[in-house]
Amino acid sequence: MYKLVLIRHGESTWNLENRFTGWTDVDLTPTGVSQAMSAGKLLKAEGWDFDLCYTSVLKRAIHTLWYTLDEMDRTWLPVVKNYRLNERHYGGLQGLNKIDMAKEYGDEQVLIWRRSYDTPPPALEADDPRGQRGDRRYADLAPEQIPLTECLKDTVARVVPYWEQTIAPSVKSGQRVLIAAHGNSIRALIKHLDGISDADIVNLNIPNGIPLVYEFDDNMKPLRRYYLGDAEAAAAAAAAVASQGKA
Ligand SMILES: O=C(O)[C@@H](CO)OP(=O)(O)O
Repeated sequence: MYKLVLIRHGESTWNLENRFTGWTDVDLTPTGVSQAMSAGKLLKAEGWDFDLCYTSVLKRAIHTLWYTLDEMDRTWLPVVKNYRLNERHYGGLQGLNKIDMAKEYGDEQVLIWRRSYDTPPPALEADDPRGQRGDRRYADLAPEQIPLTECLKDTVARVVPYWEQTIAPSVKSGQRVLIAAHGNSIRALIKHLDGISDADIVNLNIPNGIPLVYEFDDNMKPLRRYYLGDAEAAAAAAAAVASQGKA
């Protein structure tokens, strides 16, 4: 049997301000730092250890990984950063307040933008300063690989090849892998791994800073997934994420 641990970053400054974030590179809040440290303490207390870590190129995930690993005395572990684990690009919603948008467009529309499988938010203009096309960290990508918006389907299309070609082979080779990523890049991976339907994925929300364990059989078929620690607290935190877009 193989195991994998996923963790969504701790609370970010824009989570606290309830703003759509996407590829905007915002930092953790003090609460986010302490969530990441708690995750590391929990992993250590339960005897988890890792050989290799993956994260996005966004600092809220990178710093979450740092603080988690620091609690485990494992900051020396190799860390591979790749944009394919970035949050879903939120297009023209990036920077806007979720409740303001729900008041203006209604809860139903905001739910579609946040959680539907194939309806993207309005796209950014290519030269919008909120976009990433001039950002040096993406210099190796063709402009069309740097999104102006994404629906979850688009995120699945960039996350799953990275899972299949890079992460899954490392898990299968026996490496103990920790991934620090984002609500919607993790939803994309879970949708793929667990074969969740386009309709049901709307109801899946990922809480900040709680380690999520996957177990796989010898052929990397997922057997089960569960949050470490208090299951009720994880469910309540996921429900709170779901409510962030309601007026
Ligand atoms: O704003 C975002 O980038 C994401 C995660 O914080 O938000 P949501 O939960 O609305 O998809």
